[in-house]
Amino acid sequence: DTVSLQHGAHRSGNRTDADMERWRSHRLGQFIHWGLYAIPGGEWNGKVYNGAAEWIRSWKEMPHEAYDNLYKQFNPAGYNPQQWARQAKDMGARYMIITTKHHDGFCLWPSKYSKYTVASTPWKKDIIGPMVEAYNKEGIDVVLYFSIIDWNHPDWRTSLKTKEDTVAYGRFKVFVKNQLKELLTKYPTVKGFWFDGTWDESWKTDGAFSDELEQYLQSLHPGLIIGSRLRADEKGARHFDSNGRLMGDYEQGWERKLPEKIEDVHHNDWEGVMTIPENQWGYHARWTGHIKTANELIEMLARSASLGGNFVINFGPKADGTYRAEEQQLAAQIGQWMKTNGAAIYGGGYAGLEKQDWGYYIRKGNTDTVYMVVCNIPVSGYLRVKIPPQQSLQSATGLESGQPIPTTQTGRNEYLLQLENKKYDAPVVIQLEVKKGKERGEFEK
Ligand SMILES: C[C@@H]1N[C@@H](c2cn(-c3ccccc3)nn2)[C@H](O)[C@@H]1O
Repeated sequence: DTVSLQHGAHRSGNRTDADMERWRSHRLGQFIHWGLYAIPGGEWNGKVYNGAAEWIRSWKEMPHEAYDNLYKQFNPAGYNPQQWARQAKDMGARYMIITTKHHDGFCLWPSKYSKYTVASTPWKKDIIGPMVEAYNKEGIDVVLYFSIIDWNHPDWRTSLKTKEDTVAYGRFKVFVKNQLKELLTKYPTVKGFWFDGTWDESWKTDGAFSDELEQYLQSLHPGLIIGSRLRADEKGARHFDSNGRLMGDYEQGWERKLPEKIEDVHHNDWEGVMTIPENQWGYHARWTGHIKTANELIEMLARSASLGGNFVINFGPKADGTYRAEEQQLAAQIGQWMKTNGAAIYGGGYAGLEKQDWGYYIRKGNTDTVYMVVCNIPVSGYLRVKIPPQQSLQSATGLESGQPIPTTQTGRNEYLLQLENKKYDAPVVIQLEVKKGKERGEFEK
């Protein structure tokens, strides 16, 4: 039995409008975390911070005053948004999410509602505007990351304990609304907001405001795409309301983790965001632990598309506005694979076939075309394919080679595809045509 909610989900099922169809077809995005935290880059006073670099202000070795004065050093001589956009284009990213303001409250745009912005730095100029323009010019959509948490603002509260807290936080909510309207007014081509920092009591207990804010933003900018992390319902439930229904336009909880099977995402739209090291979003001079390879990131991208979600890879530019070599190399390697195999990813979604060990099925929209992204090359040399009853396999072709894949039928709806015996240094894609209905396929006896 459901509870009656004023501020729970207002829609069940996925959005079907053109803006959402476009977002859904992107499949590969680029996240950029850039801000004052890139200046220390995870180190301070000769000590290394082993938390996430963009959280260094919360480190006991970093005096708040020292961090808050870093803005006096922000002067990224190497900042070249056209180069950034070119690199993203070459990687095959279709959208980009940029941190306009992270938890530290520093604004990368000259907001008239705050002094803590690029306008107060030696750089002086707007960072966001030229970036949006450069990315749009490359045909890449832009989504604005905005942190509700704002450690710099005197009226921000983690929880509301006193009357004074409530009055201050009321002023803070007006400030948030003003900044968001300002961002939509200054950058009208943006396609969405990516909200973060919404887990504190102060926000969680004010479901009405988060609901009104979402509706206000949609009224200013119809079609805006906002994930499930913004809202809370009136009982404090987040992402899914107290009736288990998804709030927002897509499930936005997949941060540094991905779903395993379709039941994990219930056929909802969703997006996974991923760091290249274990847990660094902003620039950290010393990456430690496992650094993901291009093939690992490509497999995560294929897994995401196969489960009907988008996959966003994070980059953390240096304080001078240039990218570290590892990130440049990964972007190029992924782009190389996407140039040949992007057809299997863009516009791809859940295929409805039984997953096999060799990798992932991705269906091209609602067509009969199903791609196989083979990540695990079988020692046997054979790839097992099971087609649902009432459907039949019409053809199997190597996407890059364009050559037919030798295929034998081994059961009612089972086939073995023979993989060419060679060295594979990246996932390989096979294109299947799978017909619904009983038309007999060429492989069927
Ligand atoms: C997208 C990523 N979200 C931010 C984050 C996530 N978290 C967090 C906070 C509490 C529990 C789990 C994760 N803290 N900060 C990271 O700083 C980065 O911006």
